Amino acid sequence: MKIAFIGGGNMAAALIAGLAGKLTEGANIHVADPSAEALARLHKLYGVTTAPAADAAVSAADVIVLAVKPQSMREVAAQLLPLIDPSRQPLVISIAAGIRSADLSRWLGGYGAIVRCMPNTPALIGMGITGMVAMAGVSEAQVKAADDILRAVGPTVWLDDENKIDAVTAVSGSGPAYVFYFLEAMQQAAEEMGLSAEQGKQLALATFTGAAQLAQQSSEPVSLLRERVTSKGGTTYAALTSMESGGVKAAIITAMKAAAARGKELGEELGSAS
Ligand SMILES: NC(=O)C1=CN([C@@H]2O[C@H](COP(=O)(O)OP(=O)(O)OC[C@H]3O[C@@H](n4cnc5c(N)ncnc54)[C@H](O)[C@@H]3O)[C@@H](O)[C@H]2O)C=CC1
Ligand SMILES: O=C(O)[C@@H]1CCC=N1
Repeated sequence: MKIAFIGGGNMAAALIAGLAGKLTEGANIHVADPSAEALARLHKLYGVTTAPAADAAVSAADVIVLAVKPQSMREVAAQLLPLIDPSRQPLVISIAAGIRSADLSRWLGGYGAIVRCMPNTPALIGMGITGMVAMAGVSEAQVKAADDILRAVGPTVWLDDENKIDAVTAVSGSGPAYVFYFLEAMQQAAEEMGLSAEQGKQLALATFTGAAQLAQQSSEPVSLLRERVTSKGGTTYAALTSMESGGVKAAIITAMKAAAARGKELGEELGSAS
């Protein structure tokens, strides 16, 4: 399978890390990006072929992954339009937040073989998760190809309705940043209470990984796992009471809804003009 990436930034690098040498050889992956630095790094790490802009190698690809910022998608679609041979029907995978398949299809002259995905950066270590949805014009073989590509970096969750992808973006697409934010806070608190930076990092990270694994392996709801840590009148109780009175849970829910709303707004902003 020949895969071309348009955009070789953070998320493309994470996907290529999972794909190269597993699903396909690095040499079967082509990356177009104006950044010479990004291209040199990807070539050195994975042996991908590169070009500063979409070219004939993109035309020859079976799958074209659009991994540029949402604001660049329309311009990239215009660059891509003359390079897509409709008789070959390459699969187009978009990972851009917000951009609706119908708008991308229109920018690509009514092209129908489009799968819209929302991966996340833990893909870099094969621990990503991706929400995805296929347009009606995508063949069964292409659905499988898209699934194979994204599953190279973690599980996939197929959606029955494209509107739900904004919720996926808010949960797992942006989610790693919330985890890092929580870790930053835990590490800062550890240092303020006298632990070294290294100790704080080690303790916070192992706690996060251990708790996530426990929740993953347990058949019980996370609320019950939380209660088991929380002795009445004990230390955890003191912390959670402080979090509740500080509105932490409500703030997280509000924040995630803001992420989903921004995804929807991006789609409307960037897709509304014809
Ligand atoms: N970073 C993340 O955690 C996630 C990002 N996404 C989506 O992935 C897309 C890319 O995001 P990042 O990788 O974070 O951004 P990034 O800024 O790291 O990468 C974008 C790349 O596109 C290149 N580019 C710009 N114009 C181009 C053109 N005309 N042709 C070819 N390449 C061009 C840039 O030089 C840059 O290397 C976005 O649409 C974002 O919504 C989706 C899921 C998670
Ligand atoms: O922040 C963003 O817009 C992108 C989409 C999900 C993660 N990063």
